[in-house]
Amino acid sequence: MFDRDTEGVRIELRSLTKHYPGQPAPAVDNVTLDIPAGELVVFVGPSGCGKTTTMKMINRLVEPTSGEILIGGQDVLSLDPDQLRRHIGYAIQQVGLFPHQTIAQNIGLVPNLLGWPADRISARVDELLSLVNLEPSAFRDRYPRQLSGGQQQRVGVARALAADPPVMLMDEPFGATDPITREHLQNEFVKLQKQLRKTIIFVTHDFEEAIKLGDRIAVLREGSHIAQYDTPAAILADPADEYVASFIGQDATLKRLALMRVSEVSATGSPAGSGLPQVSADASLREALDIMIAHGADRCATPSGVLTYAALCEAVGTRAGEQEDVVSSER
Ligand SMILES: Nc1ncnc2c1ncn2[C@@H]1O[C@H](COP(=O)(O)OP(=O)(O)OP(=O)(O)O)[C@@H](O)[C@H]1O
Repeated sequence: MFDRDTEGVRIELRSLTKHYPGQPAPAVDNVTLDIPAGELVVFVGPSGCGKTTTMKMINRLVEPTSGEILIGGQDVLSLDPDQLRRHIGYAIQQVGLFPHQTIAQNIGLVPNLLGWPADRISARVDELLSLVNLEPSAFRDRYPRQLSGGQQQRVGVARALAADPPVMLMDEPFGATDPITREHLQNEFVKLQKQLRKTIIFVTHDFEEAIKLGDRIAVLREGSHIAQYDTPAAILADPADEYVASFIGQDATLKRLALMRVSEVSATGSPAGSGLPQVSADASLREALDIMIAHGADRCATPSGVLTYAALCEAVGTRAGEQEDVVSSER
């Protein structure tokens, strides 16, 4: 199957439609989308717009009414659905861990089905537990009820990764956690994906999450119609229409600041002996702004010089007269 390459493969949806019997309109209506190999694409849109249905057609938990799905050039609808699902990682909000199996057994589910020898499964379980920051010796023999919600979600992600699939489908996998745990899981996941370069489709209601995780975002309307499909930076800078703009909300400038690194903006002069607050080169401009505000300074020191508030505004295309808006919406 398409898993000879454990790094991501391209996914193509062609005129994909799902019309549930008895429903007046299709849940997914003629959707065409190209997802490049190794990218994380986020589906974001209101409740009921068809995000989950679109995703579940890819691993055939839902059978399409019409259209085509290609993974790595292979027609998914010609494959055996059970076989197919063993080669696609799937993580969902409800986690779905088996309560009477240990964490190790839960993570080893798909490798076991694939007939891996026990010692290979055991080594893989320990590797994955470490990858999601759970100490193997402390967690492998516990049962799901003995873990916090956030720890269970990490196990859910580890299980989805177990057989090293090239494709992962993730439906609000961090949805059931509190905001702090959620942010932590998101940060870890961003780091993990930088290493793994799987092709991932990630469903969320949360536009902030989409910006943080997505290489690209597909903003969906009713029927999974694509309102805009682009990088987070491009969508924030130039939303296609009012609908997309309403998702972004009022603070597009702050969100764009969060996407840009201090190293991307030219610093001037030498900060030596200036007593200015310090920021690292890989900090975001949003973090740099927070530090300036916290210190009551309109500039800060970076490893390559002095970063001014004016330079920061220029980087996101805010004119000098609009600078107040950036600061006041921060408060
Ligand atoms: N099994 C089903 N039978 C009939 N209609 C369904 C079925 N599953 C979903 N639907 C309908 O299809 C539409 C799309 O549902 P879907 O779950 O794909 O949306 P969603 O965007 O993922 O929503 P949410 O964000 O609330 O999970 C909805 O109107 C829903 O009621």
